[in-house]
Amino acid sequence: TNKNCPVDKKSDLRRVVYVYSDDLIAVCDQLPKVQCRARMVHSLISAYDLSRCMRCVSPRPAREDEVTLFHSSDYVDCLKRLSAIEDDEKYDEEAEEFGLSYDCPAYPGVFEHACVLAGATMTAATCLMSDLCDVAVNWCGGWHHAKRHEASGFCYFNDIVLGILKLRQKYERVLYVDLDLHHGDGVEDAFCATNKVMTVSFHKYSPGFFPGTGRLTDTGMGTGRYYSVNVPLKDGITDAQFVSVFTRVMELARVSYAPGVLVCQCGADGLTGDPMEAFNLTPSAHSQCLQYLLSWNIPLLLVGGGGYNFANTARCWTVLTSVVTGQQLRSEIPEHEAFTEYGPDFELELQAGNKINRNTNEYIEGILQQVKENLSHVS
Ligand SMILES: CN(c1ccc(C(=O)NO)cc1)S(=O)(=O)c1ccc(-c2ccccn2)s1
Ligand SMILES: [Zn+2]
Repeated sequence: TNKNCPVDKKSDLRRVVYVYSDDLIAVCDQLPKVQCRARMVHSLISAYDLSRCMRCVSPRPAREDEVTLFHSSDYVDCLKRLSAIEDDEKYDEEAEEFGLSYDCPAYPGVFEHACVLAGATMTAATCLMSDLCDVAVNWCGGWHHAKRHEASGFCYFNDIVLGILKLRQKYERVLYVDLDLHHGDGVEDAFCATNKVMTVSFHKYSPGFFPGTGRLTDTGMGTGRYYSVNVPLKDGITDAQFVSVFTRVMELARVSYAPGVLVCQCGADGLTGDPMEAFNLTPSAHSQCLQYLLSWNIPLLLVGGGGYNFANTARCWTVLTSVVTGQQLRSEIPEHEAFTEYGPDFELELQAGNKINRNTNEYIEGILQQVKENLSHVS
């Protein structure tokens, strides 16, 4: 609750729901590619005392009949079957068909874990719909690659699609925006043939770079044509350039689509220092993008996503949490259980990366022209 939550004058008090439970953190921390990240994120948010400015809501796992609102029962049944196998030595060719191998290994209990992660974003959506809050946050969500019929890119169930389907029970038009370094292909695929959900993805697009989709000319199909927007970027983009292309594209989307609710995936693998080593972004870029979205004053659902430098991901999502709660944060990382992870500077801010920027202004202007052309068809 917002008691004893000092709000800095410039921002009105925004009602924020923070979806959290020890079980949710424990489950998220067992995901093979982001082990122990969720605990770091939550403990930094707590160290800055931000939880006192939010209403903390404990999530419930998604039921199987809710998960099959998007995923096929064949895929769900296979994940459930493999999840119950204790010895993960047994090779299973059916697993291959459903993407359950390599990047998405089926480990014991993975089915229950995937239901918890999906349920957390659905819980956030439900809070938003019941007018309990203006912003709902689930940093353990954002698994944007999961497809109807298969796991992909470390994602088992697509919590974002399930959350959007929930929001669609109340809102006529949902606008999804994806800040992750990678194309939000699973969410785009789910809604590529409908105009009830507009998806906008900003991502690195380069030969051989995962998942390989998200071209500028991919705009959706049928009644969904022009309602999928892709902004393919190259290595080395800076904060200023990212914020500029983001605000210009999102303004075009807002004016043409006039959404009733916003869903934003805040993947942090585009930050400088991430093992993906692609963009030169700092949390300041995401913070400015979020402040722009908040200026729309429509309900907002925030979820996490990628981010493999865990200290930098925790820095980013803590900054974003402070933006929605209207708190100023001091630069010194507070003493807390993971303090040593924030060396050698122990500061909240990151220095921008200095990779060569392959995004010329001409390239960016060309993207904006094409996006403008595409969105001129959206009524
Ligand atoms: C499966 N891949 C994905 C999928 C999804 C993501 C992601 O973050 N999506 O948002 C990243 C990589 S992948 O083939 O590019 C990689 C697997 C492992 C990778 C890796 C591992 C360590 C350091 C750098 N890269 S990249
Ligand atoms: Zn990513």
